Amino acid sequence: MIEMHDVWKTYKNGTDALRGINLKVNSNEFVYIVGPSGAGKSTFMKLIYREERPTKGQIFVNGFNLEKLKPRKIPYVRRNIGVIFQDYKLLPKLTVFENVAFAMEVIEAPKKLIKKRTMEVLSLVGLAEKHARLPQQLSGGEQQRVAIARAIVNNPSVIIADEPTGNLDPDTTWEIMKLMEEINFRGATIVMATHNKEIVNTMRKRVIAIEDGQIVRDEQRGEYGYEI
Ligand SMILES: Nc1ncnc2c1ncn2[C@@H]1O[C@H](COP(=O)(O)OP(=O)(O)OP(=O)(O)O)[C@@H](O)[C@H]1O
Repeated sequence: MIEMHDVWKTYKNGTDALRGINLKVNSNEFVYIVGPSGAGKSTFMKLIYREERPTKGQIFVNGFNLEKLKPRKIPYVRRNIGVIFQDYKLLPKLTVFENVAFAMEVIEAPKKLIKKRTMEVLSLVGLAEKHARLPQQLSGGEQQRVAIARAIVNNPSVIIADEPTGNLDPDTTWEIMKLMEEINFRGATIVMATHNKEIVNTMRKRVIAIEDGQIVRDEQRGEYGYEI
């Protein structure tokens, strides 16, 4: 569950990236965030995983008020949010297995569990056989599947995906979207920013459009709504 109450974000240079965002995303929803370049989508996502802090307003994730979080609760809340980026952000010197396992090591999961769970999620994304490769030895779609495995390995309830298919060809894009749908089906809430009209208009979900830092549209089974 994600809630925002009158959330504003002004960057240090004076840019008003978000201007009074109010919304509620329920558990297990799948939401697309659409809007023109520079509208505030990435800023909106960064506030949810606490990469940026709001200038004003309250943000709740799974009932925790991110602005009033006790320091000892921060790792717990972070672990419950998996993040996926357009450029994968894998560690180039670590193998596929190590990239995914690393996310469990930082939360000090038991070694045995790390091995079992890492291979489990690599199987889910279809990469168990390639666990010993380095990221550069994989295609873009495979690298994104590793990033997805890393995002879900700690079983987060929320997945934030910022243009996860932005660098991929159409076939690979659909593979990644099937995977996102599967993860949603298994119980995670998904918030995904995208410029991909075809995905949004084919895999119908809730669509929230942001323009100039404000929500201008919020529709169940909505459409992309922009010409590209
Ligand atoms: N760190 C920053 N410092 C200053 N301004 C920023 C920063 N990050 C983003 N902005 C500005 O905030 C506004 C919103 O940017 P944001 O990246 O959230 O947009 P976006 O909708 O994700 O765009 P895109 O679709 O191009 O990724 C833009 O005007 C951008 O230039």
